[in-house]
Amino acid sequence: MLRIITQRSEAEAELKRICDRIYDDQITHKEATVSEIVQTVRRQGDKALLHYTAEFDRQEFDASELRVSGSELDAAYQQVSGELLKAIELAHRQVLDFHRQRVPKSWVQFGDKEVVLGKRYNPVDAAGIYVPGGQAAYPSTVIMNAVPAVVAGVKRIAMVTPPGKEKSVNPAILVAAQVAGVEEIYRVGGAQAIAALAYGTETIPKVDVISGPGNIYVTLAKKQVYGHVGIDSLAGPSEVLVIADHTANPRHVAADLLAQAEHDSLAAAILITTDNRLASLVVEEVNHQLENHPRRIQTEKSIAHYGLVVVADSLKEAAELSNQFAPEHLELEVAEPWDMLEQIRHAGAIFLGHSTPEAVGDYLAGPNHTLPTSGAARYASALTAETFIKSSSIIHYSPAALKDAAWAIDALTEAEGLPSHGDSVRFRVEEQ
Ligand SMILES: NC(=O)c1ccc[n+]([C@@H]2O[C@H](COP(=O)([O-])OP(=O)(O)OC[C@H]3O[C@@H](n4cnc5c(N)ncnc54)[C@H](O)[C@@H]3O)[C@@H](O)[C@H]2O)c1
Ligand SMILES: N[C@H](CO)Cc1c[nH]c[nH+]1
Repeated sequence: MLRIITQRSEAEAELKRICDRIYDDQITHKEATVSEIVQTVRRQGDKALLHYTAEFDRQEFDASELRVSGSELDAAYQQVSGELLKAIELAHRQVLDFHRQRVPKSWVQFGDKEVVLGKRYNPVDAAGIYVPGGQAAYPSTVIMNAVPAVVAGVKRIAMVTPPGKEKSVNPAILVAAQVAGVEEIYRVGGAQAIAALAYGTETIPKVDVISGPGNIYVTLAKKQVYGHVGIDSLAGPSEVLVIADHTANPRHVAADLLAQAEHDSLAAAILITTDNRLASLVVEEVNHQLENHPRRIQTEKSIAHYGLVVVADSLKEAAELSNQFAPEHLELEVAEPWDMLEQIRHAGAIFLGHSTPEAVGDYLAGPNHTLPTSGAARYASALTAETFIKSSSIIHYSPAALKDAAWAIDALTEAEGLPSHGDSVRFRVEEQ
């Protein structure tokens, strides 16, 4: 049952509890489980992958079957409808167009005395993309993760996703991968898949950056392997925060809340409204829409533990509460959403107006749906091509420029007590 809160202090405490939900006491024991999985895969490679896949995904096979074969990839096209293929292709085109807009380009600037400074950008050699598959299949996530890596120019892209019944991988996932240009696919999921990508196994070569959303096990594993590899962000259990005024439609708002709650029992769905009547109507609608919901049990759990309706005194207060929460998705279902945008400082993606349900962004608007969760939007952003690109600084000094700089470097090396640094400049200048 969705609770309604009207006191600001109580609302702040509840929002903090929901934001921190993946770090609470009941969850932290999962960190130990994940650490054991990650370290075992690091030591034992494929053997551990097969063991954990049997334990958590109930699928038994041998290492030669880990990689999805060419014939399975071909067969997948026969198993998806023409309409679904067209939808995948449309999503791919739009996501590609969006991600091509902002790819960093190498640059240099020329200063006095032939000083040249700049940045040179290169993609990583290998990217690993995680596509969730435990409670739902996510062809959209294939596109959202493969496209930025392709746009960045990454040569090797390896995809992992949990096996379903009879070791199969959902054909829509396999088709989406091929449309996006990925053919190195392994049927393994969870923390074990993240460890395989981070450290490499006999079958799965190591990558440099891992991207992609996942459940609590996947998210904690990404946190643990960070440093050995780069990661996109902690894109864990989904969340939506809707700010709505009297102009919002309760049926639409309820569907938007359930659209996140249905992902996972750890998903969060929050409404902050200035309208008491809307608050009650949304609670009624949520109950109504849950009645025949095919994923009712887990969706109800999410709503009961991490669902909330807050009645705020003003849209200003609603924006302040939202900024404290820093949601993955923020919907502005208000009369003047563009005016309100000014007040929003922390959110992974912002959806403006009554005709922009968050599902538009999940599937095909163009911006990435792999977004920071659990407050990470305070410092992190959506996945982009830049996730797979790093830069090298470029510095060139002429003899004359070095001579000019020598006194300052000398003073700084002396202050730091590092004489060889000073010598490396002084010797050159003395020899000019
Ligand atoms: N933030 C984002 O951008 C974003 C986008 C899409 C989906 N999501 C989230 O991704 C998640 C998808 O979760 P999912 O479960 O469907 O798929 P998943 O692929 O993330 O997780 C399934 C894997 O979890 C492992 N697992 C399950 N139970 C385990 C246990 N008891 N111990 C150890 N490992 C275990 C299994 O190996 C299984 O393969 C949801 O939380 C959803 O909200 C987030
Ligand atoms: N809402 C998810 C991001 O948290 C993305 C998604 C994929 N499919 C449906 N939804």
